[in-house]
Amino acid sequence: MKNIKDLMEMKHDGIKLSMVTAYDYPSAKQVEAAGIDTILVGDSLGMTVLGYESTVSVTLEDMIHHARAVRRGAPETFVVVDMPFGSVGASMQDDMKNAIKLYRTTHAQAIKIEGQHFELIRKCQQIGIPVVSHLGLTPQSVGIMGYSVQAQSEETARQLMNDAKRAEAAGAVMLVLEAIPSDLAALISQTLTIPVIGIGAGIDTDGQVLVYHDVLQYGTERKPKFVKIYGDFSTGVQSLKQFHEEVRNGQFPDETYTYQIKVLGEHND
Ligand SMILES: Nc1nc(=O)c2c([nH]1)NC[C@@H]1CN(c3ccc(C(=O)N[C@@H](CCC(=O)O)C(=O)O)cc3)CN21
Ligand SMILES: CC(C)C(=O)C(=O)O
Ligand SMILES: [Mg+2]
Repeated sequence: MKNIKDLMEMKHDGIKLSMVTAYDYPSAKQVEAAGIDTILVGDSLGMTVLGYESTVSVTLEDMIHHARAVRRGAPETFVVVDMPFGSVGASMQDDMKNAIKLYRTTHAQAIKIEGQHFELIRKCQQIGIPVVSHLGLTPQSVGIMGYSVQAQSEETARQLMNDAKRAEAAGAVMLVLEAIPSDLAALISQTLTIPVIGIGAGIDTDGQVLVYHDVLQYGTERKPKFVKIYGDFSTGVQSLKQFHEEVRNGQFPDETYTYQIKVLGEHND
């Protein structure tokens, strides 16, 4: 399994990092089998798998339940798990309790925290929890920022650069930048020592992350501009329709899928 030092070296050597989300045993097995560098158990779980409107409904227990399944499916891959909405920001004591619980029970290699919680990042680092910082578009703040591109003015761009430096100084081991101008993401990636993983942040970051269901085209929802589709699992509906038809008209199951009485001396499959 890759460790943080390996990921740092990949940045140093100019080798781009791939990260894909996974939410359960089969998706984790697929992502590991594909040789993806790192897995993110994202709180996008809420929308892609649990059918919620946003990530705001996702609980710490949801994240733990799914991250444990991912761990079983991808025992050899570096796993990052999201701290969900409400598990961070109430008080330092509660935040730390939640961070420790998530890290300890999931056996992930790192936890990810949205937003400017630099003191929390520092405290986690001090007790040995690797933290990935997530800045730019932070979907847990959808009620305040919507899903709009961030840091497009000079002032907000400077602010983001400053936040990125503060995250690194606080001890973050990686940074995720979402939905920001590519030139700014490039500058931040050059400035920081830690790997910077982009989603909607252009080509010049140290790596890229996409959501599993977006890459493979599950569902028919409108996708953000930054999504490139590499597969087509939308054929699932067609396959299920065919099963339904074959049951209806008695085509399934035929002999191939059927057992017979065992006759002594004969071999039966
Ligand atoms: N399937 C999925 N993929 C994701 O990338 C994702 C989730 N779910 N759920 C959690 C968040 C929500 N995300 C989103 C959702 C929508 C946009 C979006 O529609 N953005 C507009 C930009 C609008 C503007 O110009 O400001 C776009 O058209 O891309 C972006 C990120 C990213 N995350
Ligand atoms: C979009 C990525 C970065 C994420 O945080 C998630 O999938 O939850
Ligand atoms: Mg997330």
